[in-house]
Amino acid sequence: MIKVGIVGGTGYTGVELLRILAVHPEVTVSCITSRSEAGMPVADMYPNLRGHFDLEFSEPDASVLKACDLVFFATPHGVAMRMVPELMDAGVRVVDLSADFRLKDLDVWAQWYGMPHETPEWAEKAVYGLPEVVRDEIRSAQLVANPGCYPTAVQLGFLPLLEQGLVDPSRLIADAKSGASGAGRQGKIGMLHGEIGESFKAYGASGHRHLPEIRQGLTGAAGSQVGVTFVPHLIPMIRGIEATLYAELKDPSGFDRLQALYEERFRNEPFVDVMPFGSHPETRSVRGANQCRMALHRQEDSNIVIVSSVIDNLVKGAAGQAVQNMNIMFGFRETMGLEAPALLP
Ligand SMILES: NC(=O)C1=CN([C@@H]2O[C@H](COP(=O)(O)OP(=O)(O)OC[C@H]3O[C@@H](n4cnc5c(N)ncnc54)[C@H](OP(=O)(O)O)[C@@H]3O)[C@@H](O)[C@H]2O)C=CC1
Ligand SMILES: CC(=O)N[C@@H](CCC(=O)OP(=O)(O)O)C(=O)O
Repeated sequence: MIKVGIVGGTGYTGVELLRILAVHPEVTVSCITSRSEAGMPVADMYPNLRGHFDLEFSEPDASVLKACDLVFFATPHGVAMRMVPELMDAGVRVVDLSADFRLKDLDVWAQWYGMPHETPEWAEKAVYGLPEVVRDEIRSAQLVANPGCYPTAVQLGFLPLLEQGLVDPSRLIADAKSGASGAGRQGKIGMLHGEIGESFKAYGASGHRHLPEIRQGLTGAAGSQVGVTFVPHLIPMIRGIEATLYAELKDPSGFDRLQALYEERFRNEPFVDVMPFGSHPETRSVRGANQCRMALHRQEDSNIVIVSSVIDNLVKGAAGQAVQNMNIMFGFRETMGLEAPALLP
């Protein structure tokens, strides 16, 4: 049994962590922070957790967090980077759901996140926790940077093509759509039902902060600099991301082997499902599940590979992947607490 703390327990990813950890047999949650709701019983704010947690939200307090074996940060960017050094010195392990430790180039980080990075030494040591790529490094990591939601869906979908050098790496396209929970729980007019319902729009087309993260991951997979166009869209649903990915095959005669390549690449991955060629994975098939489902397509006489990749942004795109990382770090079965299939309808 390990003792776990959550900093930022009132946000969407924080409560998703609680939902998953409520039934995790190896975890006791000993501390859940919120500055605005300190003193409120967790189950009063989230009745779905009644009977599971007899805890109140508390102010973030390093002396309490230092008594944990692992702390999850489910906070806005810029918070974890300031609190992590003290926890690292105390030997606590951390999974950070924010972007503070995801990018290795800290000039790029500062450019996208609008502040200088304050703990470059930990940014360098952090492991970018996409288990399907760096499982062995995660096992021994003290600090894991949990990947972003869009970057998870996009990287998993492109990985086999880039690792095998089958496509032109300079002309990748990721056309991604997300539900509104991706923007978090803090009130914003643009996220009101009346604003996003019955509507659908692209945003960040000239550049989104996930672009450098996607570029970093895909460059690692390809072994050389990639060129990627990434455009996110906001769709009127709550959970889910669908990323439609496009890449140009260098040798179109290789098309027939791609399905087998994808199936083989993810054969031993418990949380990646390669569907039959030509399928259309739906976000509802992963809603609430720590799962990425994907399928390959080809249009007639085209040498463009199309991959459709879906995840739940709050689960494989955030809290579920964070628990998957925790399981790997502590030597628990990787699927522990994460076995539940998606909610339908
Ligand atoms: N939503 C999503 O789909 C995904 C989110 N993420 C990332 O995960 C992180 C959390 O996201 P999400 O749950 O959506 O965010 P929310 O805005 O819903 O919640 C943020 C939480 O952090 C706490 N918090 C805010 N400021 C501070 C601070 N200075 N110190 C300590 N606690 C603070 C808030 O509580 P209080 O203010 O009361 O302390 C709240 O509990 C973000 O970095 C986000 O980018 C990553 C992948 C997907
Ligand atoms: C729909 C929506 O607004 N999505 C968020 C991205 C999700 C997120 O939380 O970003 P991180 O993974 O970097 O933490 C956005 O575009 O800013």
